[in-house]
Amino acid sequence: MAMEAWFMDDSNEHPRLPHRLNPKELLPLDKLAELGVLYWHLNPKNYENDEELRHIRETRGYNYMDLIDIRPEKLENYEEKLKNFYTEHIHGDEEVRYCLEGSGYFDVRDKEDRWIRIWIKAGDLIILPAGIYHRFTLDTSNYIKLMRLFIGEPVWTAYNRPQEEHPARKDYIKSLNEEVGLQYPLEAH
Ligand SMILES: CSCCC(=O)C(=O)O
Ligand SMILES: [Fe+2]
Repeated sequence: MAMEAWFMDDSNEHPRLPHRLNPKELLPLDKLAELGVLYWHLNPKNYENDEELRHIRETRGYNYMDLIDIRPEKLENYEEKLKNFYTEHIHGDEEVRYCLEGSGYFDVRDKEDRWIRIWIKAGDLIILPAGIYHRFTLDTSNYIKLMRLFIGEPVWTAYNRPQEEHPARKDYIKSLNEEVGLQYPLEAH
């Protein structure tokens, strides 16, 4: 099953519920590519010997790897970490996550600043570009095991919104404008 993504409603309650704006409407995944969000589906049972994963890591330079188990018994400062994950932020580098077990939601902002909710399940590998506003929450399964990949020494620093002057944010906006040949943020008329 391909990863699902949809526009979110504007309720701030119960983040772990799906919050689909239009219950039957999924976002075509090429809309995510336009935002610089990349995606692969791999076999999560084979992550230790997966040629495709090895190829992705090699071609993109992901020499760092660790696993993170998001459940209260396994993650130190669970509540605080989850609170920070769900606070809208950017990073100076890509965020690369491969779901090995469980599931969860990565929310990203589109070009019009709407939330897109991306449902990650076992086998989904996702790359969020540096500078994209995003957040993460568990879903009602309340559990996810993720592989984190990084180029070189990992930096997990989150810069909470607003970050319009952050170099990664500026580069990201520039990359969006180059791709679509439009000015963003769109000028108000
Ligand atoms: C634990 S991965 C998802 C949370 C996130 O956005 C982050 O780690 O920066
Ligand atoms: Fe993040």
